[in-house]
Amino acid sequence: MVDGLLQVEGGRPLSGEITVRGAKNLVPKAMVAALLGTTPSVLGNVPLIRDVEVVSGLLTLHGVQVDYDQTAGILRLDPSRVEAAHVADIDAHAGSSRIPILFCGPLLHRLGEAFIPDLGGCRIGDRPIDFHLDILRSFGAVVDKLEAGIRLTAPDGLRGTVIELPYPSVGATEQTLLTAVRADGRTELRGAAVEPEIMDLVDVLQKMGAIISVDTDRIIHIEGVEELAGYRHTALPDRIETASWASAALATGGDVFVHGAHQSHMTTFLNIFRKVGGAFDVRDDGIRFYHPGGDLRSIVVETNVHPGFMTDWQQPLVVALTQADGVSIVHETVYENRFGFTKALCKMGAAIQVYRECLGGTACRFGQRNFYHSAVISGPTPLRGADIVVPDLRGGFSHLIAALAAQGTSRVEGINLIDRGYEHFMSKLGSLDAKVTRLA
Ligand SMILES: CC(=O)N[C@H]1[C@@H](OP(=O)(O)OP(=O)(O)OC[C@H]2O[C@@H](n3ccc(=O)[nH]c3=O)[C@H](O)[C@@H]2O)O[C@H](CO)[C@@H](O)[C@@H]1O
Ligand SMILES: C=C(OP(=O)(O)O)C(=O)O
Repeated sequence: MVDGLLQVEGGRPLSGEITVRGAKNLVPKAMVAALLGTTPSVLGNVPLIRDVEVVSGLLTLHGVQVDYDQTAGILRLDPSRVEAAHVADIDAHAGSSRIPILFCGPLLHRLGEAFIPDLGGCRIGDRPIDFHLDILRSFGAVVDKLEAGIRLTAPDGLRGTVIELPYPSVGATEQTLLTAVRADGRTELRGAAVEPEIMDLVDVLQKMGAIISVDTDRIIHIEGVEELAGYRHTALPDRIETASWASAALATGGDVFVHGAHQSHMTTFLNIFRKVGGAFDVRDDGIRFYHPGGDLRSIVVETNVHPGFMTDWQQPLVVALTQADGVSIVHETVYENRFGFTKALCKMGAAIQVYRECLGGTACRFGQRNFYHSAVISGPTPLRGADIVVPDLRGGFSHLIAALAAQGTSRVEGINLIDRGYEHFMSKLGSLDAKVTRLA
């Protein structure tokens, strides 16, 4: 059995207020950046999620003193003892998150070597690390692939370089930034990802003393510097969690105010939310998302890199689309295998077919490669409670939404996977008037 079993009495609108704190896709990376400083860093708006715990564990192993005030959301990271640390048990962190790969540059700069255990993260495709390794080699690192991970050294130090990414990968862009800021000389990165979380990481690094310019057309220039200091920063809010609660409000016919949500990071989501028939009010302290009554409308949407519709927004929205009138199409162009979660929705009464073809307009890199990466959702179909198993983080949250929207009782197994990206989701569900009971 996968950890965590939840019983959900569905068919009730989610209604009330919750707070969203810092982004899962920024906070752990800002924590890694602290390794580059000679003085302590302080990060605010830090949520209590598993990826923060995993990275805290890894940093502690590397000699960083980590103090986390969970209630205030303040994390203090003191890297002054990294050189003296004796690293053991790093394998214990294998398979828990994707963040360890981002330790490469900072550890090479500080220690001249790094060992990175096998990565975790959601299984939504192959998730290769070829871009990361090519980037590190281009800076001058020597990479040895071992059975339990990779070992890196930099016998001649790390030197600025020119990198052209074959695809605007978020992680590869962050790898470049975290390595280039202290490399010798200038680095030019072409084809960079420009997600808001990356821009927030650029802000963090600039506060530390880095020289980074983000130019038009996905080009980033970095001038390496000799030394970086610690930073003080408040993490940007989690736009994926925000969109997830928004979709939950829509799918259940509810009304949820998300404190802390920012409009500017969510423009594309808000446009789609409105087209589907959802309503929202933007306030200085957050965004209210609600179902205004009437029928939801079907839609054609394609996931893409920023500023496109984010791939991590897709799964919760699909649940709302099962309640929309007509045929919706979702074309997933970022990951090749991200519709596994739809099987459970079909078991609950949804009518969703997945296709290998690129449906919805544009051809993507998966079109000729036999991946089921387009979904056709016919609605509206009533959902009924069922016993379902969470496959991954976002798919898992979409299962939870489906159980909340469905008539009857569902048992959702494996909900601990959801802790990786949704802070206090059980108590948030309670404050939104959901009837959920943890059975194990
Ligand atoms: C911790 C974190 O921030 N995770 C996010 C990050 O993942 P992550 O940084 O892993 O995602 P990438 O942007 O790197 O991946 C995008 C695509 O590039 C491919 N690729 C990537 C690296 C590589 O070396 N080779 C390669 O082929 C991937 O398989 C995928 O098809 O961005 C994704 C896209 O917004 C989000 O869904 C994830 O939530
Ligand atoms: C795919 C995701 O995360 P990760 O890259 O950490 O697996 C996600 O947050 O949905």
